[in-house]
Amino acid sequence: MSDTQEVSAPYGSGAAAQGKPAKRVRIHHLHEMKSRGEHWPMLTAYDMYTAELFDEAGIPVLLVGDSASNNVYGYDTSLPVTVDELMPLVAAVSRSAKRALVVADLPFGSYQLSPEQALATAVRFMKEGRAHAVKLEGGSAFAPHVKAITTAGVPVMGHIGFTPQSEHNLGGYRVQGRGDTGDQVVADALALQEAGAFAVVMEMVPAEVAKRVTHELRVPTVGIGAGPDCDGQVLVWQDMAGLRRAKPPRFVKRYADVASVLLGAARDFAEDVRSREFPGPEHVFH
Ligand SMILES: Nc1nc(=O)c2c([nH]1)NC[C@@H]1CN(c3ccc(C(=O)N[C@@H](CCC(=O)O)C(=O)O)cc3)CN21
Ligand SMILES: CC(C)C(=O)C(=O)O
Ligand SMILES: [Mg+2]
Repeated sequence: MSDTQEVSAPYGSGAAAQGKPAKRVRIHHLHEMKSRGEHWPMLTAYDMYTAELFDEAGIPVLLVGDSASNNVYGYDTSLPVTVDELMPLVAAVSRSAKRALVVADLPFGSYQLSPEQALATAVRFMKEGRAHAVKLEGGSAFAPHVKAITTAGVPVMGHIGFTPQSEHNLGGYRVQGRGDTGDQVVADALALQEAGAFAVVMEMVPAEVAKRVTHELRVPTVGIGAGPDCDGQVLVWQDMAGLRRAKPPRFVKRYADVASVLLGAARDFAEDVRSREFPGPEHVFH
């Protein structure tokens, strides 16, 4: 099998179907896909079954996002979630994904204080959460933080453009890098690459700017609301699968209506219990 087939094969199907253990996706695979012009998907995951399913579907990178804050824990924004709340979710996803690279998102307050704090938090996610990489928000101002982590041997994914942890400083959920500020997005991306980042997420950036960054970087870009030219595309899974019923941001495409399926199942169960249809003879021990 050629190198090309090895990496292009649907993740989790080839090797696993032949009874061989799945081969872990590694950072160099992402870089090879960039050099071949192949685009790749990334999804968030926060628990065992979603990690197993997305792994089987061939998603090469799973992000345990700080978006767990408003998609798992019931907070209204990304800001309140803590390292201690995210750690068990990272550990669950890492135990469950056989093939995907698992990236732990560093939450607000867990890395901004200093490069030393950033490294200490990254080490916790690697040791206790068994993540394969970490992600943090911020441009050139956070290059020293990225550098400290990568120097210690921990891969870092950057995140620029609209960075939700800074929503109050950015004036809300707004596109970043329009007009003159486009050059700043490019400079931030280059600074992160120079500091050792293995990939850079761009969130809500004009497609033209994201395309420029993607061409200027050696490392892959991952877009969310950043147009079609990024090397990868990421979505929050509850948006992608329609579990979250609120009107999604414009950059979301809904591939299923999981909310309706679950609502229907719960209603059917409730009705069966009330009508004594459930449990039936086949569910009963004697
Ligand atoms: N479920 C979910 N999906 C996400 O994409 C997501 C999270 N949660 N939590 C963390 C951050 C927050 N993000 C967000 C949240 C809201 C908008 C939003 O409301 N966007 C509007 C307005 C854009 C504008 O005003 O220009 C949109 O229509 O895109 C965008 C990104 C992205 N992340
Ligand atoms: C939307 C992605 C990039 C993210 O940072 C998250 O889910 O927390
Ligand atoms: Mg995040």
